[in-house]
Amino acid sequence: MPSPPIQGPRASGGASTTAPILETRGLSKDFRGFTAVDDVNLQIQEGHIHALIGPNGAGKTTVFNLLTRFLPATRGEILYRGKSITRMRSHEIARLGLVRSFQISAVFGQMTVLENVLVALQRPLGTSFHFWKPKSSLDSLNERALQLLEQVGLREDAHRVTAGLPYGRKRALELATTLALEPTVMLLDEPTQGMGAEDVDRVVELIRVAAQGRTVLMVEHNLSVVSRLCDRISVLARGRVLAEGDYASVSANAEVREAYLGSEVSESATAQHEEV
Ligand SMILES: Nc1ncnc2c1ncn2[C@@H]1O[C@H](COP(=O)(O)OP(=O)(O)OP(=O)(O)O)[C@@H](O)[C@H]1O
Repeated sequence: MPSPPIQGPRASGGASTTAPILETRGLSKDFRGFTAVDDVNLQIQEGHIHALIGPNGAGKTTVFNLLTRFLPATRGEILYRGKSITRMRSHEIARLGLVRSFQISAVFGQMTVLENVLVALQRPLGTSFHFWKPKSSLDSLNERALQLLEQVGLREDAHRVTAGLPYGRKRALELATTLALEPTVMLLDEPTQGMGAEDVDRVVELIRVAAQGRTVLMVEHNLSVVSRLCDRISVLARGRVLAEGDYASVSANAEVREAYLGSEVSESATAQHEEV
């Protein structure tokens, strides 16, 4: 298959020999006898943007649910900085810095954009949204919230009611509320899903900025996004890891082409990539 021209995603894109920040060993999930995730061994290097791709039903979302303990694993281990987190609770995992982006439904529609970020900012402190806090503490939270909105290009929308935002901006807000938790490893579930080309480009840039100094694991169907952003890619098919590597090696893999809608990988990614 013709490989699209590869732009090195980031300076850290080369092979790394350091211990992974996040690792799975033999990770498996059975649903009433059906094995949705089957002996998955992932190694996510610190500082990388790592993509999990694969056809529909490959097990990507289930892997995310296992990593964040939304679901218990049937077999296998999950290690964060070399220590098992397999049996930890979701909130304990989040406290370690392994944070999944909030789904859009988790953004409070009737609140302003700024208020949503303020709520998120108070979560790591284990407090709720107290309006009666000392003014100095609220001022510093406000300042931080505005910085985060600036970072995702929503500064001008700070006082708008969230429900009225266009879709792409809601996703940007979701990113800001995730960043508010100061994640070490950020798990992004299809960050460009349902977006037009303009919003996609914007979100790619946002992720690039947000990923500085962090590790990102993302499920993403848009192969142009993957090729532009990701240092390493794991391809899942029928619950198993089929291939792993950078975009060039993965997209040249015959098994990947066959399992992962070969024509889509070769034609669509090439076409989209040429637009970059
Ligand atoms: N709670 C569940 N109970 C039973 N089967 C499930 C459950 N969750 C997922 N599955 C099955 O596990 C398989 C993997 O699903 P999963 O949603 O993880 O795939 P995916 O790669 O994220 O797919 P998509 O790209 O379509 O979102 C599918 O066959 C799905 O039907």
